[in-house]
Amino acid sequence: MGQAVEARGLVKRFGETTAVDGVDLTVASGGVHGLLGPNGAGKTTLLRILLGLVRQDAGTLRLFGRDDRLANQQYRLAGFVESPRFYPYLSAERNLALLADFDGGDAPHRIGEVLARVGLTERRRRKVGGYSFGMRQRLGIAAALLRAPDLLVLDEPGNGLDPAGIRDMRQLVRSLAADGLPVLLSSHHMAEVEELCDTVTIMRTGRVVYAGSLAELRSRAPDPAHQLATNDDESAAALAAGQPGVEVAGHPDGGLAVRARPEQLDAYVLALGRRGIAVRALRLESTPLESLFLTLTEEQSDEETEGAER
Ligand SMILES: Nc1ncnc2c1ncn2[C@@H]1O[C@H](COP(=O)(O)OP(=O)(O)OP(=O)(O)O)[C@@H](O)[C@H]1O
Repeated sequence: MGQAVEARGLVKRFGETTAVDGVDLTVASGGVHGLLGPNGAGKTTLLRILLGLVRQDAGTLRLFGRDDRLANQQYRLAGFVESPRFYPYLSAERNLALLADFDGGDAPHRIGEVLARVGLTERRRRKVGGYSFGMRQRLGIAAALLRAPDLLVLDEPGNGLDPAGIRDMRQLVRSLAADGLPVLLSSHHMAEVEELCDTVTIMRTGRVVYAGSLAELRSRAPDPAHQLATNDDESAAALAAGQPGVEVAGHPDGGLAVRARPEQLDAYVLALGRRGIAVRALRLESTPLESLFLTLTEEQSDEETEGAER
């Protein structure tokens, strides 16, 4: 299968800030690709470049194997950055009709279909001003689908949604991808990317620190981190020294920070009990992938960053 996106050496500067600093991005034309990074990593700017909303200062961009400008003219990519905007005093149907008239082609005939696709058929005649944030996000996806894109681009689609909204959004993304529409989405939650994506590009301060499959990322991940409180942390720390696969240090918030895989953690907890050391609290702080994400994206020297790059 060809690539949906092949970006090489993309650079975008805003005055003194280099928001995107030599980014390579490859997105396959199938599945869900996550663009992950903390706030300010440059994700939105990169998506804006892809959608043709801003022009890069340097670098090349090929969409579906073709020059970017030509591909954009054909609307092969559609989506939204930040929140989608609609006329609040018009219904969802009317908002989409305006967009469809603008886009032309067969878009006007597809309004009912795309509203059904995002689960808004019953509310299609209601004013968008009364919509919940989640419904507006879904209408944004409907607007993108009107263009029958070959790649759907979503900027932090889970942001600002309540748990039910997040669940609906994830289901929608999964079902669109299952129906053959590849999706590129940005997120700053490893858990979201882990649940939805097949491949991922991780960014930090405008640069790529990892690009590849989630499976490979998982194989590089450290053991999960926990916070442990006992009735005798000093003895608990001393006991850890003899436990295979258990790493213990002082936790900045009190108690102990413990890194271990589940089986090794079990053995350690049982050993604590045998020694008469009571466990008062044991809390999973970050999954292996979350730990790796933090390691990759936290402040570190350039030399270390180079080491993490592929
Ligand atoms: N139009 C702009 N003018 C000036 N600076 C900008 C502009 N757009 C982005 N930046 C800066 O570029 C950097 C990257 O921002 P960007 O919004 O792309 O990051 P992000 O990863 O999407 O973060 P967030 O999750 O906070 O949206 C930030 O330092 C931001 O302040």
